[in-house]
Amino acid sequence: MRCRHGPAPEATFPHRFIPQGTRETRVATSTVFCVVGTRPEAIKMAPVVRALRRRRNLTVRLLLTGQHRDLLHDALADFGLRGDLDLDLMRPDQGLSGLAARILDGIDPVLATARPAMVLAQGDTTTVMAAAIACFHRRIPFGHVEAGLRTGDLGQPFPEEFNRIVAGRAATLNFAPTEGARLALLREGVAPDSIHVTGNTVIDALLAVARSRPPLPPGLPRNGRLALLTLHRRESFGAPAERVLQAVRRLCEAVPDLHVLYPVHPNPQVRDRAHALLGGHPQVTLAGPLRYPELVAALQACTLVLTDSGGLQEEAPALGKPVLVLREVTERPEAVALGVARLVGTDPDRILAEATRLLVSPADHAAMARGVSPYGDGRAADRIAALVAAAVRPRPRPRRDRAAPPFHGSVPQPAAETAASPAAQPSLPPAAFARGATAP
Ligand SMILES: CC(=O)N[C@H]1[C@@H](OP(=O)(O)OP(=O)(O)OC[C@H]2O[C@@H](n3ccc(=O)[nH]c3=O)[C@H](O)[C@@H]2O)O[C@H](CO)[C@@H](O)[C@@H]1O
Repeated sequence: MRCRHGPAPEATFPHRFIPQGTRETRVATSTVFCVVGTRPEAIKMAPVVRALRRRRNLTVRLLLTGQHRDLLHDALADFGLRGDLDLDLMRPDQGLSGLAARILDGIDPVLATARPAMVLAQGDTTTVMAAAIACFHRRIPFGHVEAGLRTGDLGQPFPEEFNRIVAGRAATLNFAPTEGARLALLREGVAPDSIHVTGNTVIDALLAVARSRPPLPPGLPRNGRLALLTLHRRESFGAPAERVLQAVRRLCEAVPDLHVLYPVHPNPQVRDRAHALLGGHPQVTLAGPLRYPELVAALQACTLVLTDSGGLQEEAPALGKPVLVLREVTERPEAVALGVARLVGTDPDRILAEATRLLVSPADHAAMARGVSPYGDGRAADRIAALVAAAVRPRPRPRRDRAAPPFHGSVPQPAAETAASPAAQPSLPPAAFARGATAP
C-alpha cells in the first residue's frame, strides 16, 4: 500500500480512523468508505464524497484501488480530493482475473479491521465488482452508485455488464440514475426497497465544473467548428476503432472548417492506431487524456461529440451537444429515446453520413441540441448522502447508569430500522427526468 500524495497512510491506517461515538468526535459518527479505482469513478464519486462530508454524523474515507494511476489522482485533485488510502494494485499487463483477485485480497483486510458502517462504489469497473463481493463476504452493507444500467448483453460492454449485475445483487442500497435503471433492477429481482432513483452524479460534477468556466486545452484553432472524439472501450479495440478513425479522416475532408479534438486514451491498443491513422492531420489534434475541467471546456465549445464512452453520453446532452454513440448497444437508452443522442455503431459510411448531416443542416443540429438531461438535475449526490446517512445512523447508546425499564411480561420488539423510511427517500420523481436539467 502506498499513498502518492502526502504522507504514507499505512503507518497509521486504520487506527487513525475515529471509532463510532467516542469522546474524540462528540457527535456519534458512522464511517463510510468510498472505493474508487478509475478516472470516471473519481469524477462520478467526487460529488458523493463531498456531499457525505457535509454531514456531521459521518466520517468518510476514500479508498483507492489504483486500477488507473495518474488519471485517477488527477481526476480527484480536480475536485479537491485525495485518497485516504491507496492500495496501488495495478500491475503492467495485468489481466482482469489477476486484478480482481488483487483487489479482493487488498480490500478484505481493510474492511475486516475498519468495519465501516457502509461501503460505496460507483459504476461497473473491476474495482466495483470486487468491492461488492468483499463487502458481501464480510456482511458489510454495500451501496451501488449508478445502479441498474444494462444492455442485456454480457459481452457489451465487457466486462462491465457482468460487474454491474454483481454489484446490484450485492447492494443493500441501489442508487439508480433513472427510472429505466430502477425497472431493470426490479426485473432482476433486486429488492424494491433497496432501489432509489437519484439521478446520475456525473451531472452534479459536470454542472459544478461548467459553472467555473474552465479554459480550453491549449493549441486548438480559434476559428471553425470543433468536434470532440473519444474512443477507449475494449469492444472498440482493433477493427472497430480502425473504422471509426477512417470515418474521422473522411469527415475532415468533407467538412473543411471542422477541427477534431481527440484526447487519446493511454491504452496502447488505441493510442498506436490513433497516431498511425490521424497523427499529423492538420484538422486533428491528438491530445493526451484531458484533465476534467479541460474536457468540460471542450464539451462546452464543441458542435458535436463522437464517443464510445459512457460518461460522455450523459454529459453531452446536459450541455446541449448532439452525441453520436460509436457502439452497437448502449446501457443509456434515455438520451437516444429523447432524440439527443444517436447510436451509430462503427460503420464508417454511417458515421460519416450522420456527422455530416449534423454539420451541414442547422435544423438537424438544433433538433439534437436541446439541452435536456435525462440523467439528472445536478442534485444526485445530496440525495445519495441523505439516504446513506439515514441507513447508517448509529443507534442511541444505552446510558450505563440508567435503571432497567420495568418488565411487563413481554419483550418489546425494536422498530425495524431501514433506509427506506419515507423521510429517507428523496428519490427523484420520474417526471423530473422528462423535464431534464438545463446547462448553465
Ligand atoms: C460504457 C461503460 O461501461 N462505461 C463505464 C466506464 O466509464 P466511461 O466509459 O464513461 O469511461 P471514460 O474513460 O470514457 O471516462 C469518462 C469520464 O472521463 C471524462 N474524461 C474523458 C476523456 C478525457 O480526456 N478526460 C476526461 O476527463 C469524461 O468527461 C467522463 O466524465 O466506467 C464508469 C465508471 O464506473 C461507468 O460509469 C461507465 O458505465
